[in-house]
Amino acid sequence: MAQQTLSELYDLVRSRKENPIEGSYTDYLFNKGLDKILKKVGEENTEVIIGAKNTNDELIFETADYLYHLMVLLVAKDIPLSAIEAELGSRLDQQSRLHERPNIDNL
Ligand SMILES: N=c1c2ncn([C@@H]3O[C@H](COP(=O)(O)OP(=O)(O)OP(=O)(O)O)[C@@H](O)[C@H]3O)c2ncn1[C@@H]1O[C@H](COP(=O)(O)O)[C@@H](O)[C@H]1O
Repeated sequence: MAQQTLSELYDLVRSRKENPIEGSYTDYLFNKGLDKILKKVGEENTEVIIGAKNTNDELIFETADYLYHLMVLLVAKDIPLSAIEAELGSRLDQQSRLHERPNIDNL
């Protein structure tokens, strides 16, 4: 079965914005505009919560929908996925510093 990373999905969504394809749902969302994209992000977010209350399969399905719509939002706002990765990375750095033990040899 094919696998698609978030980065590959993001790139494909961005390519739809740059080279629209007739009949593409992503293209339809970009044409509808930011408010429509935000509405979908809100709806899909709620569906993740409902899915989590039901089955893991439903949670996986709804999470994929939600992440897809988040990628559309990031592309619509011209935010590269690397900006999110950098933000996550800075939190990782912060956490690592918090949990760093002082080296007693240097005391
Ligand atoms: N990952 C997705 C993806 N997840 C969900 N969806 C679409 O999101 C829609 C969500 O369904 P809903 O019932 O909530 O919405 P709807 O009633 O169809 O539409 P609205 O009127 O509410 O906008 C469905 O039409 C799904 O096909 C997606 N559409 C595209 N992708 C990926 O996006 C990339 C580009 O695909 P195209 O958009 O087909 O070019 C490819 O990698 C696709 O796999």
